[in-house]
Amino acid sequence: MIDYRRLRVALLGAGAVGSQVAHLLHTHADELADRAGAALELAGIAVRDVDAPRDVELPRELLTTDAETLIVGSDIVIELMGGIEPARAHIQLALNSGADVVTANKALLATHGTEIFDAADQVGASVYYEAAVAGAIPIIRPLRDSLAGDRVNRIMGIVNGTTNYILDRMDGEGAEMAEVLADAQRLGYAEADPTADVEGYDAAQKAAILASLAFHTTVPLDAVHREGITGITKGMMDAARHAGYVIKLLAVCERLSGRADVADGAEAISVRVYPALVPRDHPLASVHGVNNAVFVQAEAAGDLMFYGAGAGGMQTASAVLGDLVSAARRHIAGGAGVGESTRANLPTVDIGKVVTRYQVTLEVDDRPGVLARVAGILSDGRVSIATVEQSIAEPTGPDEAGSARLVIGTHTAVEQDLSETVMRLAEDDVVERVVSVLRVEGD
Ligand SMILES: NC(=O)C1=CN([C@@H]2O[C@H](COP(=O)(O)OP(=O)(O)OC[C@H]3O[C@@H](n4cnc5c(N)ncnc54)[C@H](O)[C@@H]3O)[C@@H](O)[C@H]2O)C=CC1
Ligand SMILES: N[C@@H](CC=O)C(=O)O
Ligand code: NA
Repeated sequence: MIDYRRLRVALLGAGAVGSQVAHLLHTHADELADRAGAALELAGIAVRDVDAPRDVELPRELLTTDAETLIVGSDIVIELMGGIEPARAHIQLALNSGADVVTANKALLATHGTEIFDAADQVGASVYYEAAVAGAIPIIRPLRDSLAGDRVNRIMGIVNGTTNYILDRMDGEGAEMAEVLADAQRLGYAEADPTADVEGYDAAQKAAILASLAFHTTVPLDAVHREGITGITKGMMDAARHAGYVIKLLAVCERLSGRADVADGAEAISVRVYPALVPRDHPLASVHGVNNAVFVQAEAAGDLMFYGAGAGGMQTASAVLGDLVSAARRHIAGGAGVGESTRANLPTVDIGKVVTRYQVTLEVDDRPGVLARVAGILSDGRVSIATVEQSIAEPTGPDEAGSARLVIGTHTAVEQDLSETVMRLAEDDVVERVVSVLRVEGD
């Protein structure tokens, strides 16, 4: 048995992820010590209530409500409380007292990342956050280290497990969103406030982190366009299936160059999160349940795909423990940590300037000339039609005019042109209702 140097590890939070970290740290203590080159001693676990009932049994003597004292005496602090405060203050205290930090807190990093990374730089410490994006999937380290010599041009991914789980069950079983969300919460996938998942905030935070790493640029959260899945109905899922698509919540991070709205030779980026139609034969369409997948297109490497569990206590704990081993190795080796690379400082373009394909579904009067009228409005708005499918609804009474449903697939169009055109369609007499407007990605 090697007599390793002991490193004191503080764990803040013992929920879905924290309790699994404590469990695995205990179960695999010897192996982890061999890999880290140090014995990782769990010095304490900060909780809100030491007497609260827990799914995973934790050593009672390690539980404390005094997070500050625990932090100050530790070499490595693992923050798994979530939320902004007191997580932010605890991480600052940890860095100021010479500890390295491991966190899964994307909400905090996407909003206060610069402040935290600067604080780490000042004291020569490191912040590790593999678990913050796409749970168990290694994606932070590949972007930060493995692809540091390449130029990433595009990332497209499913980065929220809860919404993928919900959409997949709506698609596969025709389930309702509310009932499936309750299951995602019970299984430990959802955020403490699941609005973060279903309204796309969690995916937007992850997109900001991914884009910052990929494009060596600090991407503030308010530069990320965000739409959630609460507007997605069973009818939209059925229509998507009928048309050969599935609806997925996507995060898209793009490098843009050679554009009229960006100065000559300069580059910009677009970072956005929205539900989109994905062709059923696209690999992202086969990402089921709580799994995530991230496609990375890099100039030299070409196309790379990262796939696996995007949420879940045990799965996410794997990424946290990987970071813990890295932090321990660095702590033993000494020297300053490697800071974030943000010098490229690329500007972000507004969603209105993004170019993509769309599917617009309309209910229109079923009478001669309507199709030509709709086509004219689209053409005037610089939106070019790729496909049109028409289905006729039976009149509801003898005096009622029938109505028709038009499903229009567009060629690539500028978002602003498309949205202004949809507004014009909505106001036109022949259009009874705009049923849905969805972007199409991945074909
Ligand atoms: N659950 C998952 O699948 C994943 C979660 N994450 C992130 O990991 C972090 C933890 O997530 P979960 O374990 O799911 O959350 P959770 O809500 O199950 O656990 C958080 C725990 O921290 C405790 N806590 C909160 N504030 C505290 C305070 N002031 N003092 C002491 N304890 C406090 C809570 O009582 C709770 O037990 C979050 O930042 C989350 O976004 C990241 C990837 C996946
Ligand atoms: N709530 C998140 C947890 C992991 O980041 C998700 O569902 O993806
Ligand atoms: Na990850």
